[in-house]
Amino acid sequence: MSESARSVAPPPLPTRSITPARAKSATPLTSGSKGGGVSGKAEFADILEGLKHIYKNKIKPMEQTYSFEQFHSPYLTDADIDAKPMVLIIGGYSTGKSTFVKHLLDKEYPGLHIGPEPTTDRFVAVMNGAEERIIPGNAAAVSAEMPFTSIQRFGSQFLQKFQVSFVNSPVLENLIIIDTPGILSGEKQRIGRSYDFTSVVEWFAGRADLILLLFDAHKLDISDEFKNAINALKGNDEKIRVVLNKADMVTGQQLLRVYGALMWSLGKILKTPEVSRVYIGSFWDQPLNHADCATLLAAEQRDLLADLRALPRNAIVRKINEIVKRTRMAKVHALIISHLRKEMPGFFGKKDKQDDLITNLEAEFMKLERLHGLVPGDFPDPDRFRETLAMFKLEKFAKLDKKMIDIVDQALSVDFPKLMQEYPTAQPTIAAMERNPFEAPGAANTSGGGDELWRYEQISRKGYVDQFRTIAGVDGKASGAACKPILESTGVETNVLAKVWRLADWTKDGYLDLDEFVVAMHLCNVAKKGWAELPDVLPQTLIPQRKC
Ligand SMILES: Nc1ncnc2c1ncn2[C@@H]1O[C@H](COP(=O)(O)OP(=O)(O)OP(=O)(O)O)[C@@H](O)[C@H]1O
Repeated sequence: MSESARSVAPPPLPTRSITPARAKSATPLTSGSKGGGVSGKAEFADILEGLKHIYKNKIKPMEQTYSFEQFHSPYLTDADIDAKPMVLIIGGYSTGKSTFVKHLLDKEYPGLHIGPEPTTDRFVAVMNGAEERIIPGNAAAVSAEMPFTSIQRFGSQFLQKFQVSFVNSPVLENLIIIDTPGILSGEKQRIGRSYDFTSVVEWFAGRADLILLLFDAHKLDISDEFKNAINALKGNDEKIRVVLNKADMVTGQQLLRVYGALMWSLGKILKTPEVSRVYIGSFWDQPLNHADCATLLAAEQRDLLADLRALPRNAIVRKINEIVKRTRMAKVHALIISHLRKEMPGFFGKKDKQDDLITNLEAEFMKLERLHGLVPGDFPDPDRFRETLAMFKLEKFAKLDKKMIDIVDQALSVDFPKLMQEYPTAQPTIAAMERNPFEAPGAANTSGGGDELWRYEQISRKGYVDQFRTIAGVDGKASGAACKPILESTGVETNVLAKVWRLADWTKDGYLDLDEFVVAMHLCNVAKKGWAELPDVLPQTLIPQRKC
């Protein structure tokens, strides 16, 4: 282990020795999935219908006009939007992925292989079904009932290595679990796979609600191939959780070192300022090998299961966020495409101009950014975009359809925020609204800090708390990257959002804790509804008393 690995703060480990025997946990997820408030589909049916309607009528026409599919990702189907939350499990071979799935379900899924050598050679979508059966990849990919139609783009070689396994399990009532082939080291990974493994991982990661990266504490090995796979998760950082599995195969002292080494390596690969949550455990139904960390492992297992249990409840917010994110990208895409078309000459020198535009793509992006006030994060990677662009004749692209863009803007600023407000747990933010539906709360005095608009206790926090849970890290804080999609989905303009962030991050640490997040959402609501001008300085009364 390297020196720097040792400097990483370890997790607290109990020093007392605890009884090694561990009862086989009975269906770990179901106890909570019934009573723990996991919401069923019916509750959200209207929101999903609304989402489909907006996408089909307002967003998809723009995507089709500007060939979004060829540059980014396939059009969404109803099944994509309806899909249950997905948990993607990735890791080196024999890190215990399939055993982990078996442990969650408390039973085997059809086609499950567990063994010390590389066993699972395919991507398996484990779904709920009355009868246990396997649907091969080719059949699954043409079924409009399942969210896998766009997976056909990876070709028949891949489809032969994909299957859907149906198993009757209450855990799967609100989840789809994706078990994956273990990542091999060196040539075996590159030559052994007849399809583009990294792109497939990227596809699943984009659709997943949670990505579990499994490591073996007993045999920590992060190969270059594994690093490549982790790189394919870029843009999905907030979904990643790390599982340090088989933690009982080493002593508490060794575990400390392994944990340090893992954090050190991950810090170099993930390159995000915030550390992903790491769950340390032994996810199978055997007694612990070394029991000196039994309390820690039990607590970690509880936390991970709670995280999984919360998924269906939070999935709807995530779904809206994902589609808002996609819509913003599709709009930027439309502006790029129509701009390139406009730059092309009418008659002569088409080829030279096309080459010139493609070579200087970054400069064209900058022009558009300034012209339309766009956010750099919504632009595609220029190198990948260039590659695809070379397959087209720019003069054949569609012209800018202003009306179409206006419709999309309306979806972003009105329709999506409205859907967010229909989220069942969201409450009207200010109780006073109920008094006079025509008067903005605190309308008589919006800046003095003495009225209810600027009082923390007047904010109805419930809906915001649920949203915060979907993005908060283990330290109870959410990064700017994690908050961005939710704040954007309020429909508040970017320059106002910048002000919201400045006001709400009153600790100035670049993160929002729950109270700061509640205030940020409240300020967005105030701005959106036009109840008042946002103040330049946060009124002291918007900071909860206990923190003053
Ligand atoms: N928590 C655990 N502690 C100790 N050994 C375990 C644990 N979980 C699984 N194993 C063992 O590790 C080996 C690999 O397990 P499994 O096949 O589930 O891993 P995998 O990651 O799915 O492998 P592959 O990548 O080959 O599909 C098996 O021998 C299994 O019994």
